[in-house]
Amino acid sequence: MEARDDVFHHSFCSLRTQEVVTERDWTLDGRLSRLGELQDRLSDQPYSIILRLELAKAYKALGYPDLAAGDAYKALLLVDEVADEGEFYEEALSAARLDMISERADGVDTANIEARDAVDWAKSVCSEEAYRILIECLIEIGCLRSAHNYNTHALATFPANTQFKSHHKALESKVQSHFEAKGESFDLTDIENYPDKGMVRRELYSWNDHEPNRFSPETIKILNDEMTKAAPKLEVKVTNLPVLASWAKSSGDPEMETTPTHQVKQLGIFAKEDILPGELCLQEKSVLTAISRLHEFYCDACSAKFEEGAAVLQCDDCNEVFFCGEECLKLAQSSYHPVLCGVSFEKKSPASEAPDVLYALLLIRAMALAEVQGVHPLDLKEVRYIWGDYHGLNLTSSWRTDSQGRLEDAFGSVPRTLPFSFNLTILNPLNILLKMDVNIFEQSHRYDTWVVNTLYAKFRGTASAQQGLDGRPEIGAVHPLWCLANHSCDPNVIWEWQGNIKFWAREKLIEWKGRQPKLPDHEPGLLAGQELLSHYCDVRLPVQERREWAAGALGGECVCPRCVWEAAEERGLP
Ligand SMILES: C[S@@+](CC[C@H](N)C(=O)[O-])C[C@H]1O[C@@H](n2cnc3c(N)ncnc32)[C@H](O)[C@@H]1O
Repeated sequence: MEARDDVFHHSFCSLRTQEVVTERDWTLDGRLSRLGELQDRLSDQPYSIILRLELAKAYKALGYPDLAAGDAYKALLLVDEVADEGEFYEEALSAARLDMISERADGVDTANIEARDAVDWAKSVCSEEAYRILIECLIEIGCLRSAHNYNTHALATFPANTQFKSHHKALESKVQSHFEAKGESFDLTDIENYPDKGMVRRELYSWNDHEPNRFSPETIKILNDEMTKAAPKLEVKVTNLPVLASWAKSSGDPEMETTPTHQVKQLGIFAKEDILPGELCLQEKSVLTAISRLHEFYCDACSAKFEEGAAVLQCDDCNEVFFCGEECLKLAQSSYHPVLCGVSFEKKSPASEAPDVLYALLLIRAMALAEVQGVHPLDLKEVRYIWGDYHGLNLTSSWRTDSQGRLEDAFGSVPRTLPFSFNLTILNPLNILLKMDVNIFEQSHRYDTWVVNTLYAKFRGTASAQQGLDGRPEIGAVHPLWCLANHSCDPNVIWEWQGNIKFWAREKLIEWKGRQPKLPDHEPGLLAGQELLSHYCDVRLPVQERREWAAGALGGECVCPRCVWEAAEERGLP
């Protein structure tokens, strides 16, 4: 999308929608209900630039600059549609005429607004406002390279705009502080090296009505119907897990380090019957997979690595994806491939971004699954019930404004743990959707930025990845049953992922000196009722390294009995 350098002759009044703070706008509930009203209007006015701008402001006022950036960017896309006579020109132009009327108080009707007027209005007033919001939000998140690029466009188009001039200075000083803080030398003209990632709120959005009650009997039944097919001797149950302290030993008190204070309700996998040592107890196949490179060596559907000399099938239309057999080929054609057939997308990335790219590929697969099956991506069976690791805080107390109703920080003081990049959360998904022939304006309810964030939150909490020989992730997958297993550094199963993912009861338990001989976990195999415990890290490592490795997936420091005992032993405690 390119902004134009035209000079505008018409002088339009600024938008009426601009920041008019009312009593209602001060409260969280007031802002949420305002947002809800705007979201409800989207199905009737998907092409309205003003509605996108209002949505962006409503998200911003709630402390979601990431979601605001998504709608501000869509507003810019709509301006382009009107200005460049794009694919949605007719729809966007007629919406712009209506928008213009709603912004003017002189009672003109659409018939009296020339197309040229609407185009000029969109290109001037709307475009300037959309740039303003987008750039401010990107700066707040820390996507400084994207902010810089948009600010450069904005300054070229609106050279007199003082806000864009001051953003330019602010951006340079932020980039400077970024590199100085890291003790690195930098060159302000080297835009490609500007930081372009930040953290945003990882949240179960209050308007997300796709998230099930994961603990309800209905959910547990649905999960167990699936579990029975993959693992006849296992079942899903609600369990309590310790809330884990962050990896940093903030208290400095070694006694405190391993003492979880609270428990949290979560799901886990349990044996329904005794399972013998060495017995295969779960076998699960998923097509929510991603291959980031060497795709000719992996099955596009299940991600199994091809055996040397094995017969491999391919899609006869695009000849670009390969399958381990007829079953996977059919599964791909019936569940996701038709909308991706022939669609090319960039998979190359710097090593530091390789894991993020793998999540982005999972996102693309989820969008394709949703399109082919005609369901909302958050309702996919591979996605709906999985753990999102949302912050779980009550916004009534954690979301904060000052006495003037201004957010204490751009995120309303709510913690941020979800990585965000403009490219992977907004730009790339929208580009792929367009290539998939999805109408990104009419389908906002399915593919809005909050949906993308929710999918990423779920994938980051549950996806597994396999690395290539150089240590870079090569394939990723979400197995919705397998990922319900909790972690222990003294696991009772081993797992293997080669297309299908499998759990076997361990034949030999890990040897560690503190094991309690009388507990059921003393012997290999699982007794009926015992929790299946997987492992998220290499359990052969010493305690500190295990804890560091598992901390990301666990959300804190592991306090399994083995870790607690070994950490105490290291500190010389009895
Ligand atoms: C892949 S999920 C496991 C299934 C999850 N319990 C659920 O309800 O779907 C990983 C999350 O489970 C929790 N978890 C797993 N093992 C744990 C453990 N040993 N102690 C505390 N929390 C654990 C953590 O919150 C972690 O982020």
